[in-house]
Amino acid sequence: MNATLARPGAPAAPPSRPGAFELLLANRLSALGLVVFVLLAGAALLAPLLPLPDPDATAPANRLQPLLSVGHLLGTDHLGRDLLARLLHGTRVSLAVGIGATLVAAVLGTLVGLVAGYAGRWTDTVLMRLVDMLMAFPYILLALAIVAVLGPGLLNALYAIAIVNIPFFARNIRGAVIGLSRQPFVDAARLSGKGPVSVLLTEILPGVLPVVVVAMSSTIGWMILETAGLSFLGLGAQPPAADLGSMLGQARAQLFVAPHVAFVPGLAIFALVMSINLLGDGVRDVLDPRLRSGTLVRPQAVTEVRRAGVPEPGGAGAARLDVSGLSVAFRSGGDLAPAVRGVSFAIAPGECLGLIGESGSGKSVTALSLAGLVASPPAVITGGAVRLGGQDVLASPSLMQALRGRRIGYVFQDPLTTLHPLMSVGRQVAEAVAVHGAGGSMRDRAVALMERTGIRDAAARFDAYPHELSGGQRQRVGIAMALAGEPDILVADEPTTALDVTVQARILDLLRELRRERGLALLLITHDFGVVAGMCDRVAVMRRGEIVETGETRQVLARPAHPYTRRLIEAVPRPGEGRAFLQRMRGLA
Ligand SMILES: Nc1ncnc2c1ncn2[C@@H]1O[C@H](COP(=O)(O)OP(=O)(O)OP(=O)(O)O)[C@@H](O)[C@H]1O
Repeated sequence: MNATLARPGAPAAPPSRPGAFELLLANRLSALGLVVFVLLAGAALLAPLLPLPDPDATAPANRLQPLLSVGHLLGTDHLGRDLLARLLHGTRVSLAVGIGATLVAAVLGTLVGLVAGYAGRWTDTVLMRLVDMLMAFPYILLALAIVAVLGPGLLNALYAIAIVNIPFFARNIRGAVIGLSRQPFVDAARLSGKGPVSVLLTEILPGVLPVVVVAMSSTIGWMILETAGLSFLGLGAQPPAADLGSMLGQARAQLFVAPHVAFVPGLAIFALVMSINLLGDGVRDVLDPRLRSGTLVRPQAVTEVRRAGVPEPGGAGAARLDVSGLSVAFRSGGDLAPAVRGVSFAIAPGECLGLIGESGSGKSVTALSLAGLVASPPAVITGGAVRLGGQDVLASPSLMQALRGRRIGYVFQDPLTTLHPLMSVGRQVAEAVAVHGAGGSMRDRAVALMERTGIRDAAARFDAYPHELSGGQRQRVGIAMALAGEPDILVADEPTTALDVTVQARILDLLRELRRERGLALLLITHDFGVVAGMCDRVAVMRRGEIVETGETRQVLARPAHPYTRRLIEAVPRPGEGRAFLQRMRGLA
């Protein structure tokens, strides 16, 4: 690993993002695909300019010359035609037909998918049933039937291959369109007065284009193969013209006397299709922004730890959780951009520590790093220690994994995004109970937990799905799941931000009760000074990845020592302030 880490304490410089071509080359198989494809396609394109014999000129006296013969590097076929010349000219034809068929199928399939997905109802039903009928035929039979109607020839083979592949594009695009057309930005475009065609072209098409490109990149190789198949059967390229499939077909008769005549086009088809497929995989990956930071490359179950040493404990003897010098960075290309720098704090049993700071200051990354929950790549814990009862949890990935849920429970901001939409909430709580190996009936334990978190009629609500519950009820389910492993520490990341004030008050009451009852240590992340004042014994203020001030809540709120804390407190509007607040904000900006 040759990633460079920005100097500690320096402002987080925006990491340099690798370009698309750099990313493509970083994937070794795709780079290999690119090299092979460029060599083959380049040689094929330049074929008319190269000093090669006429690919169609026959010379029966020279028939079936072996490889490396004088004047014929790859030998000759059964009519004495130069195999290298025919191979390069044939590759041109195969490429042209493959790419042409892909384009035709992509345009028509995208059109069908756009209209069916957006219009819905009977238009969707009719179009999709037609597509299903196309798909219900074995593709080669369908292509044969189309060529039989249109007559043999390369252009007709192209049409046949394109038609056979329309369903693939139509189905993919329809799915993407259905997802996009229910997005609020599409509703906003409709409300702004845009007509269906305009919405389709300006709002939806840009969203599905990456899907089309990915589908095309993975189909070209397949189309070349299908074209070769039709030509092999004598339905594509007609003599004397050659494409890779017809060369293979004509070589069948000499397979035992001169195997190289079949081997040469066979190998070319293999190399061409493999190179395009590898390249297509690379293109697909490059189009996914998460791959730019390596998110989808070998994801790890816990955050990667690469620290030079382990700092001494913070000295808070009775601490349940002791974090010292925690630093976390995000990998981007060859750089590591720091997000959390040297953060230290401790929480005693039954204590509540509030972590406060502006958006992007590093609160969530700090909280998630405690149990190694930030995804690697791109995250790396670059320093520090997280001690639970004196044991450094960053010491091993298995330790981090084992402590999740059992010692540290998490409650997230929006349970709708963290609960499984297709599983009943009761089952999800029961699964959390089962993971932590509690005895007895899972259902009873889950219902008891749901009751404890204040879900009324918990037994009846067991089979409800997340979308059938209110925001407050969902958050209670989230808390029930977090409590399933009976953790000592609960990390609540803005647990009430998505809720209205009355529900917010009830959820905060519940957290207070749980602290009292179980002696839970609570790390509460929030933007809200009111919540901090009402809940937390101590508060730590974060700014640009560092804790700039920490202390007793009352003291920090009444007499903030750091100018940033003062500014944060001043940024809280007070009832009746009106314009004075806006003017103060302008002064702070
Ligand atoms: N996956 C990621 N890749 C790169 N950078 C990231 C990633 N996740 C977070 N960051 C960066 O880490 C920094 C801290 O983010 P974090 O989510 O901890 O902020 P926060 O204080 O919790 O903000 P908010 O209150 O808005 O949730 C930000 O600069 C953010 O851009």
